[in-house]
Amino acid sequence: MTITRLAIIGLGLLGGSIGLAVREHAGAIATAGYDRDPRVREKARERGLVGTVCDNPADAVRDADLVVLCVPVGAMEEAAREIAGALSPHAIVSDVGSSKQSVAEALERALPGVCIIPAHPVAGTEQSGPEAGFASLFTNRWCILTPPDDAEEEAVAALSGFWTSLGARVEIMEAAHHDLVLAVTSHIPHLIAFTIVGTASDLEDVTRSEVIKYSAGGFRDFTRIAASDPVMWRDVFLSNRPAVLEMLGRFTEDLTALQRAIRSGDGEALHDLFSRTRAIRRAVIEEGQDDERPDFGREDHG
Ligand SMILES: NC(=O)C1=CN([C@@H]2O[C@H](COP(=O)(O)OP(=O)(O)OC[C@H]3O[C@@H](n4cnc5c(N)ncnc54)[C@H](O)[C@@H]3O)[C@@H](O)[C@H]2O)C=CC1
Ligand SMILES: O=C(O)C(=O)Cc1ccc(O)cc1
Repeated sequence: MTITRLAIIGLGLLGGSIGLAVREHAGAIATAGYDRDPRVREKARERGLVGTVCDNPADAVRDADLVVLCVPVGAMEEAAREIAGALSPHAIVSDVGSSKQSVAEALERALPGVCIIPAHPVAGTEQSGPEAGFASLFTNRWCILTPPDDAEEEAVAALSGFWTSLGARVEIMEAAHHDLVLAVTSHIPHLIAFTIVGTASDLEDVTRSEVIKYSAGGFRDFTRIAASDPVMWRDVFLSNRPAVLEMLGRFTEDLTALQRAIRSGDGEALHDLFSRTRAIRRAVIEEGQDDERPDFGREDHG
C-alpha cells in the first residue's frame, strides 16, 4: 500500500507542518487540505501549505489514500463526521491528537468500518495557526502510532513509512499506555506551567512588570509553555482526564512530601531528589533527547 494522495484536515501548526514536510521530503505525494476557518485557508494558500486548499472537507478527502485530522482533540469527532460520506473505500484515517484513547473512540463512532490508525507526533511548539508550521518539525522526533488490535498490518506499515519519510522515528504503543506516559511527560508539565504563571500574575503585591522584569531562568521557560494554545490544551485535559488525574494525584503527593521536607528543614531529602533529577536531565542529554536549539520552532519556517 503506497500513499500517493494525502488530505490534511486542519491547517494550523501540525497540519501546516505536515504539508510543508511532505513538500520537502516526500514530494511524490499530492496534498490537499481543508480548514473550517476561511482566514486559515487563505493563509494556507499564501504559504503553499498544501498543493490544493479546498473550501469544503469532502473535496479535500475525495481520492485521498491517507487523511490526517489535525484539529484540536475536542473537534476530532466533528471533523471525522464531515468527511465520512466522501472517503474513498481504501482510505486510512489518522490524526495527530495529543491524547489517544478518547480520540480513537470518537473516530470509531464517526467512521464505522473505516481503517483508523491514530497517531501522535511528539513534536510541537507553543505556537499555533497557519503561520506557525515548518517543514523540519518532525525531524528526529518520535511519532507514536496506537493502532487498534485488529488494524491491518499493511495500513500500519504504510502510516509508519509515511512518518518515517517526514524524518520522524516511529513507535507503536497501546493507546492507554500512551495516555499515561504523555500525561506525565507532557500534559502535567503544561499544567504546572499554566499554574505557576497564573499564580505569579495573581499575586497582589507583585506587579505584572516585576514578573516580566525578573523572569530570567526558570520562570521564563514556564512562560513559553504557558503561552500554548488555550483551545488545544483545554481539549487535551478534558480528553485525557483519567490519566491526567492519576498522574496529578501522584504529583500532588510528591509535592506535599517536598513541602514537608522544606518545612522540617530536611536538607537531605531535598538534596536526594535534586541529585536524582539532575541525573535524569544528564541522561536525556546523553541520549540526544533534548532540544537545545534556541528559539526552536521560530527560525526555519517555510
Ligand atoms: N501544538 C503542538 O505543539 C502539538 C499539537 N498536537 C495536536 O495537533 C492537533 C492540532 O494542533 P495545532 O496544529 O497545534 O492547532 P492549531 O490551532 O494550530 O490548528 C488547528 C486548526 O484546526 C482547525 N479546525 C478546528 N476544528 C475544525 C474542523 N471541525 N474542521 C476543520 N478544521 C478545524 C482550526 O481552525 C485550526 O486552524 C491537536 O489535536 C493537538 O493536540 C500534537 C503535537 C504537538
Ligand atoms: O512546545 C513544547 O515544548 C511542547 O511540548 C510541544 C508539544 C505539545 C503537545 C504535544 O502533544 C507534543 C508536543
